[in-house]
Amino acid sequence: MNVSDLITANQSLWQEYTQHRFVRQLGDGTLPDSAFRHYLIQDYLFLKHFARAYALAIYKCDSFSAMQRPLTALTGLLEHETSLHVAYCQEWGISEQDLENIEEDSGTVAYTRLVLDIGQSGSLTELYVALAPCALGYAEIGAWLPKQSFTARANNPYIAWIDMYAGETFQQLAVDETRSLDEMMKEISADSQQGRKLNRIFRDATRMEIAFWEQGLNKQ
Ligand SMILES: Cc1ncc(CN)c(N)n1
Repeated sequence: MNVSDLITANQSLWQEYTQHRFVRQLGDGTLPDSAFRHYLIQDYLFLKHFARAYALAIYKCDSFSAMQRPLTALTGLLEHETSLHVAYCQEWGISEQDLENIEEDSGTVAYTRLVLDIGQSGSLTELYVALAPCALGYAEIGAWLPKQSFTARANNPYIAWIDMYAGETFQQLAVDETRSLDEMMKEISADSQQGRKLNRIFRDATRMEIAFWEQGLNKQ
């Protein structure tokens, strides 16, 4: 099996995530300010726990060459996505100090601890599958939004966010992650017990991504 099989098996849920109302409103610039602020702040906490999960993936590797994959993803997350995120928060009047003092919302706790729990109790492949909807979904959103007729570049307060995920660095991280995961799953059959377990994990993480958008919308 491969990444494409996981997406195909969960197609409607995947579409609900990548084409969510929150995403569309980022595209046309109509997302309420309060929803975006809540999302941004919670996403800072999310990224911190995802960095821990990639570090856990390094720990679970048994060779230097295998460690290189999660290390590249972790470096991308720390040096690219998180630093852009902090700069972006500052543009929105949210300081690093504010970010350190926030309370985690329930959707943030649920998603991040689910992934860390899979990482602690499961295999490296299971952890990689739990991490996959994050990078792959946002890369798809970054590629999809600029092509939609409703997406506005002029006077859109969210255009820098879209550009970050549409940009080459993030797109390449998602390509690398797909390649690694395809390699890790190539001997696993989708209808084996292990294949079904991986599908369940992918599905749960995708559901958590939808809940993360909803968490933002609920703060309007
Ligand atoms: C909730 C969430 N999911 C995914 C991503 C993209 N790394 C993110 N920043 N935040």
